[in-house]
Amino acid sequence: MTSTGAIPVSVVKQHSTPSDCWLVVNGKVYDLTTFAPNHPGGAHIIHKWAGRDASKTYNDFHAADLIENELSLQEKKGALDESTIDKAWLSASEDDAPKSPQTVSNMDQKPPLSTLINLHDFEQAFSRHGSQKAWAYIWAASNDLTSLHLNKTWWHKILFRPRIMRDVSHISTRTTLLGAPVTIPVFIAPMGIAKTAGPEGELALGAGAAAAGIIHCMASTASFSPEEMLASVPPTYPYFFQLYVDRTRSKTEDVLRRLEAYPNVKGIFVTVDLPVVSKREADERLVVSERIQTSLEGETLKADKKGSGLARTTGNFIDWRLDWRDIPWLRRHTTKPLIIKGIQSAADAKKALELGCAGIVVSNHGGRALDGSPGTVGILLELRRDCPEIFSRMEVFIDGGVRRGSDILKAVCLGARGVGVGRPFQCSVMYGREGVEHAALLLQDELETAMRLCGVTDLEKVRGDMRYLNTVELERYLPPKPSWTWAGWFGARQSKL
Ligand SMILES: Cc1cc2nc3c(=O)[nH]c(=O)nc-3n(C[C@H](O)[C@H](O)[C@H](O)COP(=O)(O)O)c2cc1C
Repeated sequence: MTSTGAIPVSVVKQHSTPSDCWLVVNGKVYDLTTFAPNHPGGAHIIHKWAGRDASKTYNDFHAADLIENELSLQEKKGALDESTIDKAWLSASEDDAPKSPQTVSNMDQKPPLSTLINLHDFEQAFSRHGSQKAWAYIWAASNDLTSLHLNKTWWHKILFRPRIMRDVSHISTRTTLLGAPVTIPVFIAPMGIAKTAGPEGELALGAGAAAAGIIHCMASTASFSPEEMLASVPPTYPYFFQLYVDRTRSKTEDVLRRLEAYPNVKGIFVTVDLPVVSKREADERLVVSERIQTSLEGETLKADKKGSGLARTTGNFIDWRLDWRDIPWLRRHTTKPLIIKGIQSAADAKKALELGCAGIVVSNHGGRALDGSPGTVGILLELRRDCPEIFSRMEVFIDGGVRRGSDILKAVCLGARGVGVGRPFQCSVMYGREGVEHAALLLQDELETAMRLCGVTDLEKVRGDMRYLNTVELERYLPPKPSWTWAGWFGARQSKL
């Protein structure tokens, strides 16, 4: 340490192993030994930079002050003594690994935004022009992709029953989500590290949502801090916040406390469908091959015997002990409405209502949680059948496979307050905030067209009006009514024995 208190590069270099891992980011020295195993992007990427300057790689994924907010005082070692920087340090800070083909994108050759005419086009453009690695992260779903597929195809199993000869010259798609006015009942579903999709990351999602009149739900694992994301919209513009409860509960309490200062944060969406990160094989295969390229000399690769398990380490910080008894604890730390994200049965929807939650999101994490869970619109239909009372007593949202304005109309006729849309918006970040706004406006145009063709003039007036729908085909996939279930049958039989 020099007389100024700054740390010379020679000292940083001494801490260059996974068990003693310092690195430099934007002129500051950090001890990441304890944090590395909990790093959502995997420990290997931090270990690769041990004893070196990691600013370039860090800034590709994260906002400048995220690391400052995340680490404790003891882990923040101080400023780097820049007078000690020499040629050897600078060349050690270059990314010496050969540029992996997985991380190369050709975003500058993407098709013009005006040629994208639906949400599928955004995903297709990203698959061709984003990096292989970012695309694998975005589209990946669990195991055999069953639920990913069901999310999409079950929307097609619901048909409309259009009414004709109605004056549809004036229509309204306006409504409110958790009291916040929106032009269409859509929010951008929370998605982690949006900087992987484009340099503006979540700031594009926030600003684009505000330009189009919809709401962005920021993720716990975002590239930016909540404060930076909130600055991307006008000060009173509504925002939602998605929460993963951290194993270190004080971290969760701290973020909830910080959000109290923002009246425009209209709800806390507590994600409950992912106590452990599932197997997302497209993602895992790339992580494995990248880890092989980036591993430190002498570090033994420890792929587990379950397939590889590396991507699953990304959710290490999520508290898998979370249960319904924690709702009062959350309540004590926030005054904002609580919305439970990841509801997949009528029984759990009722439980959320009983515990005073303001809303639920019917969601299976876009097919990224339990593979084999039903398509979400089927779950919404189950809720209509088995607990219709919840729709008037809390706000029911749905996400998973929503790609068309007509899907939004179906969701509202089933009783949903609004829908979340994920992957296409993450892909739209490749076009910055204009891309995000463009995607939202495409949905608005499709919704208006579907309403006119269906004879609906005011979305508010058809919420829960199933006369506009034919759900017969989807009903085949619903679980038996609670009055008769195998579980009940076994229960009754056992009590006789
Ligand atoms: C790239 C990506 C990252 C995600 N990250 C999160 C997250 O951090 N927290 C969360 O609650 N859900 C997360 N999700 C799930 C979404 O919020 C949402 O449930 C899902 O994407 C909806 O399905 P869709 O992509 O078919 O629209 C993520 C989804 C994707 C595609």
